[in-house]
Amino acid sequence: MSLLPVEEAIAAILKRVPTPVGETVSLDAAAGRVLLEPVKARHDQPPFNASAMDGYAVGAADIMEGHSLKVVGTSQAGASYAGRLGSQEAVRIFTGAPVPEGADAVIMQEQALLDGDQVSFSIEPLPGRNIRALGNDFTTGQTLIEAGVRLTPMQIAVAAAANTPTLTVARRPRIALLATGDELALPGAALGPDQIIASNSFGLAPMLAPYAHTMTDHGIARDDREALRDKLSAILADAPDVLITTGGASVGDHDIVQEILVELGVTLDFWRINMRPGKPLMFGTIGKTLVFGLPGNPVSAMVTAIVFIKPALRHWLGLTPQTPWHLPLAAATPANTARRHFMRAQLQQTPNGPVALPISQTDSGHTSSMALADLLIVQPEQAPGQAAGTLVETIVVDAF
Ligand SMILES: Nc1nc2c(c(=O)[nH]1)N[C@H]1C(S)=C(S)[C@@H](COP(=O)(O)OP(=O)(O)OC[C@H]3O[C@@H](n4cnc5c(N)ncnc54)[C@H](O)[C@@H]3O)O[C@H]1N2
Ligand code: MOO
Repeated sequence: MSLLPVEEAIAAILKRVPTPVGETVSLDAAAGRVLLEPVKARHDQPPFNASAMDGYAVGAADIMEGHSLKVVGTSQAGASYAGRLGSQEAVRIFTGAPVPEGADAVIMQEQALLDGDQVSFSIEPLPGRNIRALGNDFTTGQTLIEAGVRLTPMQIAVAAAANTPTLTVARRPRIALLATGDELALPGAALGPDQIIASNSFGLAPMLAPYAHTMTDHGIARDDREALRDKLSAILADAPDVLITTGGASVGDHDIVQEILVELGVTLDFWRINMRPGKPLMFGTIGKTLVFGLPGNPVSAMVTAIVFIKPALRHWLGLTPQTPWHLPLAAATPANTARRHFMRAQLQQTPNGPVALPISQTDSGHTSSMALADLLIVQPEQAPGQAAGTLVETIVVDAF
């Protein structure tokens, strides 16, 4: 089987991703969710002309040097002055309170001198001074947050200000994870002579959980046909939206994951991508379940999850693809091979802005270098080496 180009693999996966389905959540459950229906204002904000300062509401035309105005009442937030301001009158007013009819400016109390019920001012205000006009923030029906964004705390606060108690967000997929391999032992185990600690699921679960309704780690399956079939068939019986396996994806005698998945009814869309690390990635579907078979090598598993699963999950939620960052290289890169290289790199801040420092380690089993990687430099197939300072395309590892 020839190696599939990365773009073709992504396109094949995206074709299998269902269209986003909405669900209603309350504001306190909306942070980090992807908005499916725009938030529109239900009222004008502010709903009345409001004072921006503590002071006196006046008619700007009434203010003349040496003259004073009579304070005829008070307007405070939640308890407005009911009457209309007459000529030569002022109303004591507080921040957020409705500006009484007849007033067109507010003078800060620091610029006022009160003497009994008379107040005089050290400035002559222009009309509109210190007044937040009705609807100046937003007006009824105005779109405040477009659909297709991942909601930030500030956006949720705006939705609340617009009197929207619930939001329509994208339903998230249920994701199941399974590690495979006879050699694997869980962290904390006393390692036998042929054993390796199973680390993949411990990175994949938190990487993908922010996209998931549930993220269920089904532990480790042995490289034994019957045991693996039982485990996979039990997981599939629950029809998760996404199943992710790691290990057993290559061509060795014990790499039986693909064979068992096909036996269980998975239709394979592709296997093996023209990339490094991550070549043996497989992808297929069974019913509504998307099945990703990631390579066992720890760097390959992480990189394929970043390059293929995260875009699939973004698409699932109705988000556009993540925008790559173009950053200058902090050091030269060597020439690439025929496979697209996702090169580990560190993000460094310099006085001239951020740069990408390539990590020279390319072994896909090398976990400690993975821990240093903030970025993956996308090095095209057959690309020549690049000099320091060259702008290169990068994927931010920890971005949503
Ligand atoms: N003859 C060939 N051999 C290999 C090829 C090939 O094309 N021809 N491809 C290589 C590439 S590229 C990769 S990547 C690996 C992937 O192999 P598998 O997906 O079958 O992975 P395993 O053999 O099960 O494991 C590889 C490696 O990773 C360790 N591992 C597995 N699972 C975990 C886990 N959950 N946590 C941590 N480490 C794990 C495992 O112990 C092995 O060391 O195949 C190459 N071989
Ligand atoms: O493609 Mo494998 O992921 O090089 O090690």
